Amino acid sequence: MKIGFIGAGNMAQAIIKGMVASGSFKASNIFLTASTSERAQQRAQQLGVSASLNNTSLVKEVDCLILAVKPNKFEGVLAEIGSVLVEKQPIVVSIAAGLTLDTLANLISEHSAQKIIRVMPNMNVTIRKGVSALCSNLFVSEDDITAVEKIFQSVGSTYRLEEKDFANFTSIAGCSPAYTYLFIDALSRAGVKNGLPKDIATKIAAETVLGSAETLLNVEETPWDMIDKVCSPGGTTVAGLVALEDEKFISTVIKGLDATIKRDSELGK
Ligand SMILES: NC(=O)C1=CN([C@@H]2O[C@H](COP(=O)(O)OP(=O)(O)OC[C@H]3O[C@@H](n4cnc5c(N)ncnc54)[C@H](OP(=O)(O)O)[C@@H]3O)[C@@H](O)[C@H]2O)C=CC1
Ligand SMILES: O=C(O)[C@@H]1CCC=N1
Repeated sequence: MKIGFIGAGNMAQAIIKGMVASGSFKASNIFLTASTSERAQQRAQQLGVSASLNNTSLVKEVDCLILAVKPNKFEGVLAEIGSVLVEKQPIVVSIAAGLTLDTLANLISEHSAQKIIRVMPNMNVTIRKGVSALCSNLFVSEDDITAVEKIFQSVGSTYRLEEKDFANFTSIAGCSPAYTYLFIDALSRAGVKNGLPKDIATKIAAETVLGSAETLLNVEETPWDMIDKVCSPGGTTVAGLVALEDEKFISTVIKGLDATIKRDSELGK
Protein backbone atom coordinates (compact mmCIF):
# COMPACT_ATOMS: atom_id res chain seq x y z
CA MET A 1 0.00 0.00 0.00
CA LYS A 2 1.30 3.46 -0.92
CA ILE A 3 0.85 5.98 1.88
CA GLY A 4 0.96 9.75 1.47
CA PHE A 5 1.21 12.50 4.09
CA ILE A 6 -0.06 16.01 3.40
CA GLY A 7 1.93 17.96 5.97
CA ALA A 8 5.41 16.98 7.14
CA GLY A 9 5.59 18.62 10.56
CA ASN A 10 6.01 17.20 14.07
CA MET A 11 3.41 14.45 13.83
CA ALA A 12 3.98 13.31 10.24
CA GLN A 13 7.74 13.11 10.76
CA ALA A 14 7.33 11.16 14.01
CA ILE A 15 4.86 8.71 12.42
CA ILE A 16 7.01 8.21 9.30
CA LYS A 17 10.17 7.61 11.37
CA GLY A 18 8.32 5.05 13.49
CA MET A 19 6.77 3.31 10.47
CA VAL A 20 10.16 2.90 8.79
CA ALA A 21 11.90 1.88 12.05
CA SER A 22 9.24 -0.80 12.66
CA GLY A 23 10.35 -2.59 9.48
CA SER A 24 6.69 -3.10 8.47
CA PHE A 25 6.66 -0.31 5.86
CA LYS A 26 8.99 0.34 2.96
CA ALA A 27 10.29 3.92 2.78
CA SER A 28 9.83 3.71 -0.99
CA ASN A 29 6.04 3.44 -0.45
CA ILE A 30 5.84 6.64 1.62
CA PHE A 31 5.25 10.08 0.05
CA LEU A 32 4.83 13.55 1.54
CA THR A 33 4.19 17.20 0.82
CA ALA A 34 4.69 20.32 2.97
CA SER A 35 3.75 23.99 2.55
CA THR A 36 6.40 24.37 -0.17
CA SER A 37 8.03 21.83 -2.48
CA GLU A 38 11.49 22.85 -1.18
CA ARG A 39 10.43 22.04 2.39
CA ALA A 40 8.90 18.74 1.23
CA GLN A 41 12.14 17.77 -0.57
CA GLN A 42 14.19 18.61 2.51
CA ARG A 43 11.92 16.63 4.89
CA ALA A 44 11.68 13.67 2.49
CA GLN A 45 15.46 13.54 2.20
CA GLN A 46 15.87 13.60 6.01
CA LEU A 47 13.36 10.75 6.38
CA GLY A 48 14.49 8.71 3.37
CA VAL A 49 11.04 8.86 1.71
CA SER A 50 9.76 10.59 -1.45
CA ALA A 51 8.43 14.12 -1.86
CA SER A 52 5.51 14.62 -4.25
CA LEU A 53 5.37 17.66 -6.51
CA ASN A 54 2.22 19.02 -4.85
CA ASN A 55 -0.87 17.87 -2.90
CA THR A 56 -2.83 16.90 -6.03
CA SER A 57 -0.08 14.71 -7.48
CA LEU A 58 0.41 13.09 -4.05
CA VAL A 59 -3.28 12.07 -3.97
CA LYS A 60 -2.93 10.53 -7.44
CA GLU A 61 0.02 8.46 -6.21
CA VAL A 62 -1.32 6.87 -3.01
CA ASP A 63 -3.84 4.34 -1.66
CA CYS A 64 -3.99 5.92 1.79
CA LEU A 65 -3.79 9.66 2.40
CA ILE A 66 -2.92 10.96 5.86
CA LEU A 67 -3.89 14.59 6.44
CA ALA A 68 -1.33 15.95 8.92
CA VAL A 69 -1.76 19.71 8.62
CA LYS A 70 -3.10 21.98 11.36
CA PRO A 71 -6.93 21.99 11.65
CA ASN A 72 -7.16 25.54 10.23
CA LYS A 73 -5.49 24.36 6.98
CA PHE A 74 -8.01 21.58 6.26
CA GLU A 75 -10.56 23.71 4.43
CA GLY A 76 -7.96 25.01 1.94
CA VAL A 77 -6.23 21.66 1.44
CA LEU A 78 -9.48 19.70 0.96
CA ALA A 79 -10.83 22.31 -1.46
CA GLU A 80 -7.59 21.93 -3.43
CA ILE A 81 -7.64 18.10 -3.61
CA GLY A 82 -11.42 17.43 -3.34
CA SER A 83 -12.09 16.57 -6.99
CA VAL A 84 -8.98 14.32 -7.29
CA LEU A 85 -9.99 12.56 -4.08
CA VAL A 86 -13.49 11.84 -5.41
CA GLU A 87 -11.92 10.44 -8.60
CA LYS A 88 -9.08 8.40 -7.01
CA GLN A 89 -10.88 7.36 -3.76
CA PRO A 90 -7.91 6.62 -1.48
CA ILE A 91 -8.63 5.97 2.20
CA VAL A 92 -8.51 9.42 3.81
CA VAL A 93 -7.10 9.59 7.32
CA SER A 94 -7.29 12.78 9.40
CA ILE A 95 -5.24 13.23 12.56
CA ALA A 96 -6.66 16.70 13.27
CA ALA A 97 -8.16 17.55 16.64
CA GLY A 98 -11.82 18.54 16.56
CA LEU A 99 -12.72 17.94 12.90
CA THR A 100 -15.50 15.34 12.77
CA LEU A 101 -16.04 12.67 10.10
CA ASP A 102 -19.09 14.63 8.86
CA THR A 103 -17.18 17.92 8.69
CA LEU A 104 -14.37 16.23 6.78
CA ALA A 105 -16.82 14.57 4.34
CA ASN A 106 -18.54 17.91 3.69
CA LEU A 107 -15.20 19.63 3.10
CA ILE A 108 -14.33 16.97 0.48
CA SER A 109 -17.64 16.99 -1.40
CA GLU A 110 -21.30 17.14 -0.44
CA HIS A 111 -22.20 13.93 -2.25
CA SER A 112 -19.09 11.77 -2.08
CA ALA A 113 -18.92 8.26 -0.62
CA GLN A 114 -15.37 8.95 0.54
CA LYS A 115 -13.80 6.50 2.99
CA ILE A 116 -12.71 8.57 5.99
CA ILE A 117 -10.92 7.45 9.15
CA ARG A 118 -10.21 9.76 12.09
CA VAL A 119 -7.13 8.96 14.13
CA MET A 120 -5.96 10.80 17.23
CA PRO A 121 -2.34 9.89 17.92
CA ASN A 122 -0.03 11.48 20.48
CA MET A 123 3.55 12.76 20.35
CA ASN A 124 4.87 9.54 21.90
CA VAL A 125 4.70 8.01 18.42
CA THR A 126 8.18 9.58 18.16
CA ILE A 127 9.60 6.71 20.23
CA ARG A 128 6.98 4.20 19.00
CA LYS A 129 5.12 4.41 22.32
CA GLY A 130 2.18 6.42 21.01
CA VAL A 131 -1.42 5.84 21.99
CA SER A 132 -3.85 6.38 19.11
CA ALA A 133 -7.64 6.15 18.76
CA LEU A 134 -9.44 5.35 15.50
CA CYS A 135 -13.01 5.71 14.26
CA SER A 136 -14.40 5.61 10.74
CA ASN A 137 -17.41 6.45 8.58
CA LEU A 138 -19.77 3.88 7.06
CA PHE A 139 -17.88 3.64 3.73
CA VAL A 140 -14.79 2.17 5.44
CA SER A 141 -14.45 -1.63 5.36
CA GLU A 142 -12.90 -3.82 8.05
CA ASP A 143 -9.87 -4.34 5.73
CA ASP A 144 -9.44 -0.56 5.34
CA ILE A 145 -9.47 0.16 9.06
CA THR A 146 -7.18 -2.80 9.77
CA ALA A 147 -4.69 -1.44 7.21
CA VAL A 148 -4.70 1.99 8.87
CA GLU A 149 -4.54 0.43 12.33
CA LYS A 150 -1.31 -1.30 11.21
CA ILE A 151 0.26 2.10 10.49
CA PHE A 152 -0.48 3.35 14.00
CA GLN A 153 0.31 0.00 15.65
CA SER A 154 3.80 0.36 14.17
CA VAL A 155 4.22 3.45 16.38
CA GLY A 156 2.40 2.33 19.55
CA SER A 157 -0.94 1.02 20.74
CA THR A 158 -4.35 1.67 19.19
CA TYR A 159 -7.93 1.81 20.44
CA ARG A 160 -11.08 1.73 18.31
CA LEU A 161 -13.47 4.23 19.86
CA GLU A 162 -16.81 5.71 18.95
CA GLU A 163 -16.49 9.21 17.57
CA LYS A 164 -18.44 10.60 20.54
CA ASP A 165 -15.48 9.66 22.76
CA PHE A 166 -12.80 11.30 20.58
CA ALA A 167 -12.63 14.65 22.38
CA ASN A 168 -12.33 12.82 25.70
CA PHE A 169 -9.55 10.63 24.29
CA THR A 170 -7.81 13.69 22.83
CA SER A 171 -7.65 15.26 26.28
CA ILE A 172 -6.24 12.22 28.13
CA ALA A 173 -3.92 10.96 25.34
CA GLY A 174 -3.42 13.56 22.58
CA CYS A 175 -2.85 16.57 24.82
CA SER A 176 -1.67 15.00 28.07
CA PRO A 177 2.00 14.58 27.07
CA ALA A 178 2.12 18.39 27.46
CA TYR A 179 0.50 18.21 30.90
CA THR A 180 2.84 15.40 31.91
CA TYR A 181 5.82 17.57 30.92
CA LEU A 182 4.31 20.37 33.00
CA PHE A 183 4.12 18.01 35.99
CA ILE A 184 7.71 16.83 35.41
CA ASP A 185 8.85 20.43 35.21
CA ALA A 186 6.99 21.27 38.43
CA LEU A 187 8.69 18.34 40.22
CA SER A 188 12.02 19.48 38.82
CA ARG A 189 11.46 23.11 39.92
CA ALA A 190 10.71 21.89 43.43
CA GLY A 191 14.03 20.05 43.29
CA VAL A 192 15.79 23.24 42.19
CA LYS A 193 14.05 25.27 44.92
CA ASN A 194 15.42 22.82 47.42
CA GLY A 195 18.96 22.88 46.04
CA LEU A 196 19.44 20.46 43.09
CA PRO A 197 20.74 21.60 39.68
CA LYS A 198 17.85 21.80 37.12
CA ASP A 199 19.22 19.23 34.65
CA ILE A 200 19.69 16.61 37.35
CA ALA A 201 16.32 17.37 38.98
CA THR A 202 14.56 17.06 35.57
CA LYS A 203 16.22 13.72 34.84
CA ILE A 204 15.28 12.39 38.28
CA ALA A 205 11.67 13.59 37.86
CA ALA A 206 11.31 12.18 34.30
CA GLU A 207 12.79 8.79 35.27
CA THR A 208 10.42 8.62 38.24
CA VAL A 209 7.33 9.45 36.15
CA LEU A 210 8.39 6.83 33.56
CA GLY A 211 9.00 4.16 36.23
CA SER A 212 5.72 4.96 38.02
CA ALA A 213 3.75 4.58 34.77
CA GLU A 214 5.55 1.33 33.89
CA THR A 215 4.90 -0.05 37.38
CA LEU A 216 1.19 0.77 37.14
CA LEU A 217 0.95 -1.04 33.80
CA ASN A 218 2.56 -4.12 35.36
CA VAL A 219 0.32 -4.56 38.42
CA GLU A 220 -3.35 -5.33 38.99
CA GLU A 221 -3.78 -2.47 41.49
CA THR A 222 -5.49 0.85 40.76
CA PRO A 223 -3.59 4.17 40.99
CA TRP A 224 -5.18 4.73 44.43
CA ASP A 225 -3.95 1.32 45.67
CA MET A 226 -0.45 2.32 44.54
CA ILE A 227 -0.74 5.72 46.25
CA ASP A 228 -1.53 3.94 49.51
CA LYS A 229 1.57 1.76 49.07
CA VAL A 230 3.80 4.85 48.83
CA CYS A 231 2.19 6.64 51.80
CA SER A 232 3.75 5.44 55.08
CA PRO A 233 1.54 6.13 58.13
CA GLY A 234 2.43 9.56 59.50
CA GLY A 235 5.07 9.84 56.78
CA THR A 236 6.33 12.31 54.19
CA THR A 237 4.21 11.28 51.16
CA VAL A 238 0.85 11.60 52.88
CA ALA A 239 1.85 15.06 54.12
CA GLY A 240 2.53 16.10 50.51
CA LEU A 241 -0.66 14.43 49.26
CA VAL A 242 -2.83 16.33 51.74
CA ALA A 243 -1.12 19.63 50.80
CA LEU A 244 -1.72 18.94 47.06
CA GLU A 245 -5.38 18.13 47.69
CA ASP A 246 -5.75 21.30 49.81
CA GLU A 247 -4.97 23.06 46.51
CA LYS A 248 -7.50 20.84 44.65
CA PHE A 249 -4.93 18.96 42.55
CA ILE A 250 -7.44 16.43 41.13
CA SER A 251 -10.16 18.90 40.24
CA THR A 252 -7.56 21.31 38.78
CA VAL A 253 -6.34 18.55 36.42
CA ILE A 254 -9.94 17.66 35.48
CA LYS A 255 -10.68 21.35 34.75
CA GLY A 256 -7.65 21.43 32.44
CA LEU A 257 -8.90 18.40 30.52
CA ASP A 258 -12.44 19.80 30.36
CA ALA A 259 -10.98 22.92 28.71
CA THR A 260 -9.39 20.73 25.98
CA ILE A 261 -12.76 19.04 25.35
CA LYS A 262 -14.48 22.44 25.04
CA ARG A 263 -11.81 23.67 22.61
CA ASP A 264 -12.11 20.43 20.59
CA SER A 265 -15.83 21.09 20.04
CA GLU A 266 -15.09 24.71 19.03
CA LEU A 267 -12.57 23.51 16.40
CA GLY A 268 -15.25 21.24 14.94
CA LYS A 269 -17.64 24.15 14.22
N1 LIG B 1 1.40 17.89 17.90
C1 LIG B 1 0.71 16.96 18.54
O1 LIG B 1 1.06 16.53 19.65
C2 LIG B 1 -0.51 16.36 17.90
C3 LIG B 1 -1.05 16.91 16.76
N2 LIG B 1 -2.17 16.35 16.20
C4 LIG B 1 -2.72 16.92 14.97
O2 LIG B 1 -1.75 16.74 13.95
C5 LIG B 1 -1.87 17.76 12.98
C6 LIG B 1 -0.49 18.29 12.65
O3 LIG B 1 0.10 18.81 13.83
P1 LIG B 1 1.69 19.06 13.92
O4 LIG B 1 2.41 17.98 13.20
O5 LIG B 1 1.95 19.30 15.35
O6 LIG B 1 1.79 20.43 13.08
P2 LIG B 1 3.07 21.09 12.39
O7 LIG B 1 2.81 22.56 12.35
O8 LIG B 1 4.33 20.60 13.02
O9 LIG B 1 3.02 20.52 10.90
C7 LIG B 1 2.10 20.95 9.94
C8 LIG B 1 2.64 20.61 8.57
O10 LIG B 1 1.68 21.02 7.62
C9 LIG B 1 2.39 21.58 6.50
N3 LIG B 1 1.49 22.38 5.70
C10 LIG B 1 0.92 23.58 5.98
N4 LIG B 1 0.14 23.97 4.95
C11 LIG B 1 0.21 22.98 4.00
C12 LIG B 1 -0.37 22.80 2.72
N5 LIG B 1 -1.20 23.70 2.19
N6 LIG B 1 -0.06 21.69 2.02
C13 LIG B 1 0.78 20.75 2.53
N7 LIG B 1 1.36 20.87 3.76
C14 LIG B 1 1.08 21.98 4.47
C15 LIG B 1 3.51 22.35 7.16
O11 LIG B 1 4.50 22.64 6.19
P3 LIG B 1 5.92 23.35 6.56
O12 LIG B 1 6.72 22.25 7.21
O13 LIG B 1 6.42 23.72 5.23
O14 LIG B 1 5.57 24.48 7.48
C16 LIG B 1 3.95 21.33 8.22
O15 LIG B 1 4.85 20.40 7.64
C17 LIG B 1 -2.84 18.80 13.55
O16 LIG B 1 -4.05 18.73 12.87
C18 LIG B 1 -3.00 18.42 15.01
O17 LIG B 1 -4.31 18.66 15.49
C19 LIG B 1 -2.75 15.23 16.70
C20 LIG B 1 -2.25 14.64 17.81
C21 LIG B 1 -1.10 15.16 18.52
O1 LIG C 1 -3.08 20.90 20.50
C1 LIG C 1 -3.67 20.27 19.63
O2 LIG C 1 -4.71 20.70 19.12
C2 LIG C 1 -3.15 18.93 19.17
C3 LIG C 1 -4.17 17.84 19.32
C4 LIG C 1 -3.63 16.91 20.37
C5 LIG C 1 -2.32 17.44 20.68
N1 LIG C 1 -2.05 18.50 20.00
